[in-house]
Formats: sequence, structure tokens, C-alpha cells
Amino acid sequence: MIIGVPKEIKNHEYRIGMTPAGVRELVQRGHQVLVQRDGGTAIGLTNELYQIAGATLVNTPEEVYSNAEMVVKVKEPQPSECAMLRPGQLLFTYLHLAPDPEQTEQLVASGAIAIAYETVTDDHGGLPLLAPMSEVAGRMAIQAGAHSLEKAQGGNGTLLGGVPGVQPGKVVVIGGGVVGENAARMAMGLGADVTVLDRSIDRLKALDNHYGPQLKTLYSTVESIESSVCEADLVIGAVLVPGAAAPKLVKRETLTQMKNGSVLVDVAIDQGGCFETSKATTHQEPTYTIEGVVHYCVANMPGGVARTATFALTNATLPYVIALANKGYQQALTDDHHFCNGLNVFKGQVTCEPVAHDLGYQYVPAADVLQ
Ligand SMILES: NC(=O)C1=CN([C@@H]2O[C@H](COP(=O)(O)OP(=O)(O)OC[C@H]3O[C@@H](n4cnc5c(N)ncnc54)[C@H](O)[C@@H]3O)[C@@H](O)[C@H]2O)C=CC1
Ligand SMILES: CC(=O)C(=O)O
Ligand SMILES: [Mg+2]
Repeated sequence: MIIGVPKEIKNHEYRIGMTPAGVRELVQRGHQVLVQRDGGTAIGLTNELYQIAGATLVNTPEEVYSNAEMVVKVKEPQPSECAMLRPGQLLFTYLHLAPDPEQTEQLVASGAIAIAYETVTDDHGGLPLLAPMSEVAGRMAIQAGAHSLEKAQGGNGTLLGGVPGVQPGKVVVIGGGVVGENAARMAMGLGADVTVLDRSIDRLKALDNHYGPQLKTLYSTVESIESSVCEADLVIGAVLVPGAAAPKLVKRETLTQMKNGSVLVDVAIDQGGCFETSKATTHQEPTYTIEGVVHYCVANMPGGVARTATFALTNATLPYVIALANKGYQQALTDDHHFCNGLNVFKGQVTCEPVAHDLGYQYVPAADVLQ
């Protein structure tokens, strides 16, 4: 199979969809890998390393898209990239379609076969291709939040760990999954006062068992969310209903009761965000303030630590890329129902139920289109 790896074009996105080691694995199996020149240069994955691994370097995204049978990326295709997709071409990347009607329309119109990393599932109820970036974003959320709490950044001037004789900052994490747990762990490491809310009691039990009394857990209700965010210095939005747009758990009117200079980091922004006042921001301009509350809503947080994130992401995606390349999508998706859950758009039809539901498309089960 001819596999194409373009340079990412989203704002300050320096990750790349395949490392030289991944290229080598594919080339060794008889595939050809086209890598856009300088796709990994910013993170030390030089053209020379790709060439040594057996990649064919090409100069433009057009050369990648027009020649590849499968395009492997990191972020959702931007409009100029959607325009280069062709009917029947495979696209394997993050998509986050539910909050993004324009991209969905463009992918449907392209006739391509789009498999989303974030809806692939596993036997343990997890999302194996979202998890590595959730680990990264969860950890970064505390760094970003701590920085935003500084006075010069518009924050209330709280040091999360406090110092002897002074109370630590209060961190509230809404959603205790992968992002939430990693955020809580970093915040506890700094010495903050940390509470995690989730609507899954099993999840709260697991966190309680693992971290003990240093971590407070709270069952998530409208009431418990409202009262805890009003006391918080830093709130992390980390909920997910897989495939669907994020529920809006903190309303605009609640902001007026929050501390002036408190900070919201909405990691769930890639699914539309879980605060009513969230709108996606970029690494270039990551924050804005509403009602005195600083909002950090960067939709590609791991792009900020692109070197770590590229290795973490491609460690997880490579076996799936190899399966698609070796077997073709029909066989690879039929053999593995968890992988098949990644199929979001198939030749003009929406095959992910939450996306179809949220955006008003007819849902066509993957099993029907793969027959
Ligand atoms: N902004 C960025 O750069 C990145 C964003 N993300 C996003 O972060 C979000 C969280 O991802 P993960 O932690 O991997 O998901 P996860 O599935 O591991 O955890 C989500 C948790 O939210 C809980 N939840 C759902 N509804 C809730 C509610 N109403 N109240 C409280 N808890 C609720 C679930 O029970 C679950 O424990 C996703 O939207 C993901 O796409 C992930 C990586 C990077
Ligand atoms: C998960 C995601 O959207 C990201 O890593 O950018
Ligand atoms: Mg988008």
C-alpha cells in the first residue's frame, strides 16, 4: 500500500503522524511511505532520519494526497486538506466530528473512508488511541492552569502548592478518566488541594483506592459541580461521552459566582467543550477572560509538547496502521470490532452513531457498509 504522511498545518502543531521507526516497520512489510519534507523537522525527526528509514520524501501536501491510498495524520483535516481527499481514499487521524459540522460535511462530500483515532475502543472499556494524548493533555492542563493563575496572565495570583503557613490552591477536576486522573496526579504532586468529580462511581472508587485520602472524590451532579467550581482556583474540564459533543456542565451564570481570576482549562474543547463559555483557542493565543474567569481552551494541547506527544501517539497507532496496510480496511475493520468503532465516515455515509445523532445525519452502521 502507498501510505502518505503530510506535515500538520494546524496552528502551532508540530506533531507528525508517523516516526521514522514507524516508516521502517511499514517499508519492511513491503509498503511505500511518502513523507512530506520537513514534516518532523521541528521536533528533531529530520528528513535524513526518514530517508534512512526508507521513506520517499515529497515536497508538497498535494503530492502526498494525490498518490497515497491511505493518509495518516494527527489533527483533523483542515478545509484545504479535505479538498485534497478523494473517493475511496483512507484517512486515519483524530477527527472530533460531533462539534464540527463543517468538517463532517467536507468529509462526507469527499467520498473518503475516515477512521477516527478517538472512537477506536478496546476490551477494557478504554479508548486506546485517545488515551496517550489524554495522558499528555491531562498533565499539561495543570502546567497551563498554574501559569494562567499568575497575576500577569490574568489569574488570581495563587501558587497551587502554597508554601508553609499558606493554604494551597484548590483544583477541581470534572471527569475522572484519563485526562482527569493525569491532571489530578500532577496537581497532587504540586501539593494542591484536589477534588475529582465523575458520574461513574466505579471510576471514583478506583481513584480513591489508588490515591487514598490525598485525593477527594465527589459524585457529579449539577449541585456538586456548581458548589465546587465556585470554591476553586483552577477547574479542569475533562469529561467525555465518546463520539458525542461534550455536555455543557458549567453555565455562564455560574461564572459570576466564581472567584475573580480563577482559571478554567477546558481539555474537552476538542469535543466542543464542557463549559458553556468555552470556544477553541490556539497555542498562539491560548486564553481569554469572561466575567473575570480566565479560559484556556486549546484544542491541540499535546501539540505544545510535540516531541513527547508524537512518540506517545505513534506507539499506539502503529499496530492499527500496519493492520490497515497489510490487510486493507475491509479485512482489518471486520477482524476487529473495536477498531471498526473508529469508522466515522464511509464513502459519503456517517457510520458513527453519536456523530450522526448530534449533526442530524442518517446513521448507517459500519457492519452495513463493510459487507
Ligand atoms: N484539548 C486537547 O488537546 C485534548 C483533549 N482531549 C479530550 O479530553 C476529553 C477527556 O478525554 P479522556 O479523559 O480520555 O476520556 P475518558 O473517557 O477517559 O474520561 C471521561 C470521563 O468523563 C466522565 N463523565 C462523562 N460525563 C460526565 C459528567 N456529566 N460529569 C462528570 N463526569 C463525566 C466519564 O465517566 C469518564 O470517566 C475528551 O474530550 C478528549 O477528546 C484529549 C486529549 C487532548
Ligand atoms: C486528542 C487530540 O485532539 C489531540 O491530541 O490533539
Ligand atoms: Mg476542529
